Amino acid sequence: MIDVRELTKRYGSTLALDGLSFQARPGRVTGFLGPNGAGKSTTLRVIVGLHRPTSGVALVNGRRYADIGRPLHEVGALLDAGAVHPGRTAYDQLACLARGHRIGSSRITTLLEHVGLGAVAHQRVGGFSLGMRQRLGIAAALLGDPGIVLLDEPVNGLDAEGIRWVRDLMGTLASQGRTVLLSSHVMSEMALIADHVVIIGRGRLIAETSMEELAGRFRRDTLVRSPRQGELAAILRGAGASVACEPQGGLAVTGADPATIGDLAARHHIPIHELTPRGATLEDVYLDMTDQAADHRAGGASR
Ligand SMILES: Nc1ncnc2c1ncn2[C@@H]1O[C@H](COP(=O)(O)OP(=O)(O)OP(=O)(O)O)[C@@H](O)[C@H]1O
Repeated sequence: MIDVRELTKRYGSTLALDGLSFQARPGRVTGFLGPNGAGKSTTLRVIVGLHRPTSGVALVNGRRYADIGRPLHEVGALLDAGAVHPGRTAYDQLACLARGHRIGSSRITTLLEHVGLGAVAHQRVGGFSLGMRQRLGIAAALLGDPGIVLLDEPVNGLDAEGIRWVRDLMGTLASQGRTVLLSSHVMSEMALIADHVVIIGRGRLIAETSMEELAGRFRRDTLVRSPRQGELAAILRGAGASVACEPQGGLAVTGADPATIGDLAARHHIPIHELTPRGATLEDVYLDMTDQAADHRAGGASR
């Protein structure tokens, strides 16, 4: 469990975090979203004790990171996939991190296989692509078999297959009861991977919710097609829904959810040929939310 409480961080005159609070719970993949400069990396760095907050606190399983006895075994983090020694092999990179933590060479070999780098374990990291470095960074984060995993932009540089791999791996980690927090500035990536989402803008919380709730919150209407459209429209209106005819055929229904529409039609033996909930895409919703945060700041919030 990660518990961020009223976190504020100033870098000189820059207010990077402004009273940010949220939680990431075990058994879930939580996406941590915000546009560039929103404060995601700063938050992750405060959580793992690399940056000191100006005020507020970030707790990991109820304690500050600095107070954890064996941090590698409790919290695994990928903060900068580029931060590797180019002359080292992938194996040596992990072996250096493992030194002094009672992590054996078989664990390193297994992990490298697990992240798809088994065949290049003894090649120098300098020749690795960004995607390979991301995989190595994820292996490093998992080295101590931690219950909490924090990854900053883990799918950056990965192709569609790589993103699917991250989604499956994170889903497995969460199903094992771990807390998984992944940052990204791209909603479409997180929509595939995360089941919960924390959205920030300008260092402030914009939304903390499930992906499903977020999508549902912005549902616009339901498109209904039926060969007995006129009858169905009258029944829906009678049940209190608003119904409009679509230019391309079909009915646009608001004020009744798809299940209610389907049930009413069934009760009157009216066949339904299409029932499609429509809304803004998650990407539209996200851009709209974060734009509003930017506007708010431009309107004079302290910086
Ligand atoms: N070490 C630092 N010194 C000064 N300013 C900083 C420092 N680190 C971050 N900032 C500033 O704090 C704000 C938040 O940056 P941060 O890197 O946390 O955002 P982010 O959401 O991770 O963005 P990105 O997606 O671009 O990495 C930005 O205005 C950034 O310029």
